[in-house]
Amino acid sequence: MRLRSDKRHQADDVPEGAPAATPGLAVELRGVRRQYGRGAGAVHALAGVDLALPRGTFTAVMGPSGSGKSTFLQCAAGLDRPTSGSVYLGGTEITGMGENELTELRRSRIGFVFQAFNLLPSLTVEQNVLLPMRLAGERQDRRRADAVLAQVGLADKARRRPGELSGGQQQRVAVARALVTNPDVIFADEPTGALDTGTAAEILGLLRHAVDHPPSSPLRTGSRHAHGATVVMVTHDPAAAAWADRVLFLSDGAFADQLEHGSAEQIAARMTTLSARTSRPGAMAGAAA
Ligand SMILES: Nc1ncnc2c1ncn2[C@@H]1O[C@H](COP(=O)(O)OP(=O)(O)OP(=O)(O)O)[C@@H](O)[C@H]1O
Repeated sequence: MRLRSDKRHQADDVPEGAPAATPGLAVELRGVRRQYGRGAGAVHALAGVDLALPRGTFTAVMGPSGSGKSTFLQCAAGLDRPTSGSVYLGGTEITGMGENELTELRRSRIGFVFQAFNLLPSLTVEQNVLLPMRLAGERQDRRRADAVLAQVGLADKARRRPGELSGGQQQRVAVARALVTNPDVIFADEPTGALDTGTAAEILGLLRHAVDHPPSSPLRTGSRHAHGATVVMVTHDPAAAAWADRVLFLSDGAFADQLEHGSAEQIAARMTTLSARTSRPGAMAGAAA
């Protein structure tokens, strides 16, 4: 738990003159740019993104192919470094952190759910769920692991290996693993991309439930646990995005539009409009800059 006691980046203890994180936000991006290459061939994958996501919210990010969704997720989750701008997670500025500190932060304060489940096949379901605690050097709390497994409906599968489970069940394990540390934010990258419609709805229902319901017996104190989970999900699927509170639409590396509590049909219509007016080459830089 070294990270939590390290106040260097905390909002309430920033050096004088340094910009502080906005209280109450799980994720904040300020002027985030990510450029690949230089000169005439440069690409502005993120062209100056500002974002403020309150704790306990479910946000979907959509956009045409090449609009910057993966780059956004990677920069917001500390997996990639912006060319410029600032990223704050749970009140902690992560831009400028060293690799070790970032790795520690990802393990203890971010949950990930990927399209391909990314479970370790040689570990049991329970051991997979305990993995973030193990990697973070924390006590492996089996009661907590069993509680989140029960939350995702897999109380009876704790001793199984991932290969013995269906795809939907494996993704439930991944959701349990993302929830187990009560992270500041869960980043989900096409979490239902490999699932059929019914199974996808079950997984999205679990994420929705985690957002709407604070942990009943939080093992850690602190205001961030008075809320349900915060989920940021990249998806191509309007039906998946419709589970979110808000859909943000990326176009040419910038947020171009948003929709609150939209239906799948409304979201699909917005995407069609966006795709029609998007021209990724417009993000080629040399041009603009
Ligand atoms: N490593 C890289 N080097 C150069 N250009 C890159 C790199 N990664 C991404 N890009 C470019 O940055 C832009 C945004 O890419 P990104 O992968 O973030 O888009 P995306 O919205 O996730 O696309 P998709 O939906 O097809 O996965 C694209 O023009 C892409 O070609």
